[in-house]
Amino acid sequence: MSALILDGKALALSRERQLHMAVDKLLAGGGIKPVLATILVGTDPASATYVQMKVNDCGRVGMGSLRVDMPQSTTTAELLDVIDNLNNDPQVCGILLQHPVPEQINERACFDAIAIKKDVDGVTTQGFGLMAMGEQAFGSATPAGIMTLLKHYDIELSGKHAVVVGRSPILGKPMAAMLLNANATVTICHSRTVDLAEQISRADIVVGAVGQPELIKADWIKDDAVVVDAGYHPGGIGDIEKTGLEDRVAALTPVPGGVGPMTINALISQTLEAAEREA
Ligand SMILES: Nc1nc2c(c(=O)[nH]1)N[C@@H](CN(C=O)c1ccc(C(=O)N[C@@H](CCC(=O)O)C(=O)O)cc1)CN2
Repeated sequence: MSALILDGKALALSRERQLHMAVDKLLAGGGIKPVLATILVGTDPASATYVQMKVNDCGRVGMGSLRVDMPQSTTTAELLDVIDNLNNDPQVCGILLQHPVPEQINERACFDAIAIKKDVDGVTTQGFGLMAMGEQAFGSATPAGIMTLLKHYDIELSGKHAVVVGRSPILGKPMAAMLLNANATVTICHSRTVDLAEQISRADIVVGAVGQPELIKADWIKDDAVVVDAGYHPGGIGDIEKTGLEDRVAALTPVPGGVGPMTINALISQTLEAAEREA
């Protein structure tokens, strides 16, 4: 058996074309141009690359972007001030604060300062709570992108046992809530789970969201499982070791070209939705 490859790159590309048409329709109907404000604090090269990818994506679908780049020495108060200005800017539909921020900044306070209607990256506590309760809110971009990918490939979630490895506020926790809302039975594991191999061996769906290169070993994963890797490490390595998996699992996301492109696509798509609500 050869695994179904969950091709996030191809899906994101085809959804970009649909997004461009939707943006044109919104503008033709007199709606406001969707504008995403991006905030990058500091000099981390990977973060700078991801922000540039988001800005490029906005351009490709006919949306606007407003870039705010702040120095490494930025304080929480300075960042809160910028967020407040963007919250009150009627031209800005969505706000993205790139994670991680330098350690002197209270990241949670800054995420939570983003107005809920502009939280298109799904990072606020309020947005998380609403989403977890099954209420309307923008989902955190990476898990929202994963859900879109799984839906596109008709991956059955209801009644399946999903094991999410990772418990971060913007990835593991919202991923678990979204899978639970889709009627999966969810186990959350993390770097201190003592019987990780055993937990994973029971999973129908494995989500690697722990941020450690190949922490999850291929031989822990059962035949016919669905394997979703949300890790990106240098050299095209994810959180899940892939050796031999392609021949025995049901489906698998590649790294690169799987979850990453769907993360940005979810952010862009939610920015359009925010603009449509303003229309
Ligand atoms: N505020 C946020 N910060 C961060 C998020 C997020 O969703 N919101 N996610 C990650 C990083 N990230 C987006 O910000 C991201 C990472 C990777 C990719 C991606 O498309 N990767 C490509 C490979 C790219 C390369 O060649 O370097 C792939 O997997 O195919 C997109 C977005 C942390 N911060």
